[in-house]
Amino acid sequence: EEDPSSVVSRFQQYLQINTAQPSPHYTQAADFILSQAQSLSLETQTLEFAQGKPLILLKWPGSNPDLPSILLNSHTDVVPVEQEKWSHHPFGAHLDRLGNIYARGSQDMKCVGMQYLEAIRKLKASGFKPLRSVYLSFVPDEEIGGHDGAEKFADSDVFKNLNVGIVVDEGLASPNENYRTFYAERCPWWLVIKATGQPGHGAKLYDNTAMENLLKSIESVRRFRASQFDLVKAGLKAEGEVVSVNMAFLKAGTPSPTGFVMNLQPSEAEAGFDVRVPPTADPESLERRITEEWAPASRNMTFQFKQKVSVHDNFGKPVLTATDSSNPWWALLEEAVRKAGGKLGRPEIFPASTDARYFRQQGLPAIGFSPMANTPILLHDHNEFLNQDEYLKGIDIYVSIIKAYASYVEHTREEGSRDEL
Ligand SMILES: CSCC[C@H](NC=O)C(=O)O
Ligand SMILES: [Zn+2]
Ligand SMILES: [Zn+2]
Repeated sequence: EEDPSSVVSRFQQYLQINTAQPSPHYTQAADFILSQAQSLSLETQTLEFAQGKPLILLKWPGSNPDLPSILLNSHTDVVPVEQEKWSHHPFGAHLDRLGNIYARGSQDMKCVGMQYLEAIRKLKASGFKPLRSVYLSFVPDEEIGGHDGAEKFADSDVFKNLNVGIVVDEGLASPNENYRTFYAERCPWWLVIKATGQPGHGAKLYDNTAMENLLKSIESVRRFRASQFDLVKAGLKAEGEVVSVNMAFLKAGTPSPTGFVMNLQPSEAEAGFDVRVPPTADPESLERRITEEWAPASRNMTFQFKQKVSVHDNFGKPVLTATDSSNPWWALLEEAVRKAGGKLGRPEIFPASTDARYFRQQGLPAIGFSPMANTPILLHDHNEFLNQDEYLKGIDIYVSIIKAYASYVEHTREEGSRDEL
């Protein structure tokens, strides 16, 4: 058994590479991952779907190359930090007396990328030989939508030739003892609504001003938001099962050297909303709500989507991964986690977005999972940290998952028919 401090120190090295958007040090991260891969004798490939944004693809070849392969995905970029609000340097990877490792990316999701590699290190040391090929992808730009990373990768011929059967990607930390798993995610609809109206003197009361028109919409949005939030508060729905709406910006007024002109009612006003739609929701009814209540032309309003991810995949099905017996990978993962001593909660819909959607869009099953139990959810927050014991435990969880996945042989049904994966 290797000294755990060397395992933790490799995690710290990865965390110390500043890959924060909007100018991630991708080359440094790529060099680090490639050096890890070399020490593990994995096959390596560097793909560049966009200049300066390397995607590192590693392969542990299986003994039966005809079987669908396993893809373990992680993103190399992290979100920016407000450095002065951190108690430790966000790229210092400081290990405190409690064993907590502080760094941006410690939860989201450099932990997972390194845990995959460490799990393979352990499996190799134990003499394990995979039947199916195991691929690891380290992708850029997830935090800004993945368009130059996972999206192009999932669309590529390189990807098709990998013959992937199952994708594992990120999940969320769990404040209790149960790990969380995700079978789907909400679709981002980034909505901008714009009102126009009569300009005029700030002292006059009259109808159809841009501000009034916009405020009526905002009131309607807020009522809807409250109705959805109430379902969560009452325990009737999980966070990922309702539509969330949050205002991202408000833009109106006539600028002046000292701020805004105060006695002029502007002729235009705009608001932006981050809307998240569960794949199980009815998109038409939400679209109707937008055209009839949030941005009705009758109130001089228009709207535009800055981003609108479809709730359907390339085959017209809701973008979600089956958690029943039709998907053997799900039960395999659950069993593997339990065998390694982990407990699992009920599968959930991821409230935000991950790269997993690009793989699900191709019709592939993808499971979101980041093995962090008893851990506060600190992704995108100040003082993001992960405890070293939790990190080390997670490696053993992946040892168990990779072993189960890489040796999985589809069982022959009693009728004698073979299930297509
Ligand atoms: C829609 S692309 C943005 C992706 C981002 N992912 C993680 O936070 C998110 O806001 O969910
Ligand atoms: Zn992430
Ligand atoms: Zn993130």
